[in-house]
Amino acid sequence: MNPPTTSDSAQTQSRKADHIRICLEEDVQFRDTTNGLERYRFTHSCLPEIDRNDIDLSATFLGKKLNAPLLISSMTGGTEEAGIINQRLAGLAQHYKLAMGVGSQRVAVEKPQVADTFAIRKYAPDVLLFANVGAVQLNYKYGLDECLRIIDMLEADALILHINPLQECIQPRGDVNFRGLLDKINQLCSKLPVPAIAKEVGNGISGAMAEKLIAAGVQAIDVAGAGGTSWAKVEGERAENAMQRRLGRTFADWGMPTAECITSVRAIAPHIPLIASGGLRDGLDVAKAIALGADIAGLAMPFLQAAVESEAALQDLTEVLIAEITTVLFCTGNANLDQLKHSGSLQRLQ
Ligand SMILES: NC(=O)C1=CN([C@@H]2O[C@H](COP(=O)(O)OP(=O)(O)OC[C@H]3O[C@@H](n4cnc5c(N)ncnc54)[C@H](OP(=O)(O)O)[C@@H]3O)[C@@H](O)[C@H]2O)C=CC1
Ligand SMILES: Cc1cc2nc3c(=O)[nH]c(=O)nc-3n(C[C@H](O)[C@H](O)[C@H](O)COP(=O)(O)O)c2cc1C
Ligand SMILES: C=C(C)CCOP(=O)(O)OP(=O)(O)O
Ligand SMILES: [Mg+2]
Repeated sequence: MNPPTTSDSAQTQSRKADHIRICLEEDVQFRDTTNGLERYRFTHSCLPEIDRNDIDLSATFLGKKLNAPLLISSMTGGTEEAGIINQRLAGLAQHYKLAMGVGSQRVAVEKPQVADTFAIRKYAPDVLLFANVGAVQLNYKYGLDECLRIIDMLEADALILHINPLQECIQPRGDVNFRGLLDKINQLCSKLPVPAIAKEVGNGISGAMAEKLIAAGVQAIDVAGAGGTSWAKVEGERAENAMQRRLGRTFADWGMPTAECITSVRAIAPHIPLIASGGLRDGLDVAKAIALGADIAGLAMPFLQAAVESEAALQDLTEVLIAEITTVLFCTGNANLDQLKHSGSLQRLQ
């Protein structure tokens, strides 16, 4: 493949800086579309018959054990600030044995000097780590070689293929040729040395789409549904003309709520490793997502906000999430996540 031009790689790199800045400074959360979990409530157990101190939050995902069912969702890399954020997040993931993803590594393929901002394995030797690239890049000259480089960069346990058609529609000079991607994903998956995970970016994966992706060889799904960070709004904030700004506004609330994605993917694939994400903001959201059928739950924005504050803020956030999930298990009388999933404790409200 021809090396990208300097201006291509400079644009990609400055987009990475924009994404962090806009997420931290602007209101880019969905407004009217929620994650859908508010439509569910746990049945309270006034006699749990367990000791809260015996509750076990561990989960196994793609063969690796986590101490809590939490994923630090794919976010960043490619700038100096992003490298510091990744290092902090990786240290947190190692300390608590959480899973972690890095942001899209396209920037490091275009500009190899920034590869070390993604090289977090040294900070997180025991962690389930996910590499990341846009599936659409398979239509823009990327193939197995680039994916292998991306995986090697962090000695990743799996490769996330992010799928973001709406975001690319609004992004200035976005990559919008999504033709024939399923076939290319299929060919790639048959040659990859690690599992591929299909992930949206906040607009959701339906059961019908998950079925196609699984048939194409992806070994896990991250629904990344609507209700949290709106990438239409983020790109709207980066608009270079009235059309892009208008699209950002019109589609600010577009997508399938995370709760609907989880139930519809679980209905067609009872055993696929399943990540819930998109608008999960506390441990109660996480516990509901797991009771609905997810194996682990990912949060992006809350970890970003804490990461730019301090390592202590990251630890505080994680301690709170763990305490909230533990409290749900205790007050529903479940000693571990497997019991929670099969307890029938979660009720859909009318
Ligand atoms: N759909 C969206 O996401 C929009 C977001 N914005 C953002 O709001 C900020 C201020 O906007 P400005 O144009 O100065 O004037 P206003 O804040 O007065 O908003 C103008 C229009 O946008 C709607 N709006 C404002 N905030 C949001 C939001 N968070 N989500 C969805 N719709 C919203 C308002 O609807 P209501 O009166 O019902 O609150 C109103 O109709 C900017 O950052 C802008 O990008 C602006 C317009 C639309
Ligand atoms: C600053 C930032 C950068 C992101 N970059 C990526 C990315 O490169 N690749 C990706 O798959 N998702 C990326 N995401 C999307 C998140 O992984 C997640 O799917 C989305 O933000 C919804 O989750 P949330 O509501 O918890 O933020 C990014 C999110 C943030 C906040
Ligand atoms: C930020 C999110 C949610 C996904 C990736 O966005 P980009 O479109 O900027 O990623 P690359 O093209 O650099 O892979
Ligand atoms: Mg892209």
